[in-house]
Amino acid sequence: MSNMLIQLDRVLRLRMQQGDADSSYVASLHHKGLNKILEKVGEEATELVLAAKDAEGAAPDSEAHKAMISETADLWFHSLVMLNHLGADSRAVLDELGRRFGLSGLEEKASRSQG
Ligand SMILES: N=c1c2ncn([C@@H]3O[C@H](COP(=O)(O)OP(=O)(O)OP(=O)(O)O)[C@@H](O)[C@H]3O)c2ncn1[C@@H]1O[C@H](COP(=O)(O)O)[C@@H](O)[C@H]1O
Repeated sequence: MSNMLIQLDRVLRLRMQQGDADSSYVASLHHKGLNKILEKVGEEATELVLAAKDAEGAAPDSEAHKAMISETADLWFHSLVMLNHLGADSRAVLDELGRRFGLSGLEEKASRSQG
């Protein structure tokens, strides 16, 4: 999975640096600026919450599950665009998840409040 995210992130950074806002959706978001990008992140997060609620109790191969997966992809994608726009290295998110891997969520939370 992370390989796909890394490949996608490479394309997204290229679009940010060299993309044409008339032919690239990613370049058009950067061109419109941070507020537009944050609006999309917020919109996609809300759409995901609604889709997840609809998917409650539905079968894994149901339309409701497909919609939830699609909304999750939209949110991940727009989050990567946001990180790029702010000059953050998206791969650091994978590193951060790697750092947490194997730690219980409660231990991880305790390590944050100590650090
Ligand atoms: N993964 C994605 C991806 N996921 C979603 N989207 C776009 O995100 C938008 C989602 O917004 P909405 O569903 O809200 O649709 P909308 O109402 O048209 O959006 P707005 O008018 O509100 O902006 C749609 O235009 C989708 O096509 C994506 N656009 C691009 N990518 C990837 O980014 C790469 C570069 O894309 P371009 O910059 O367009 O070349 C592509 O090759 C893909 O790999």
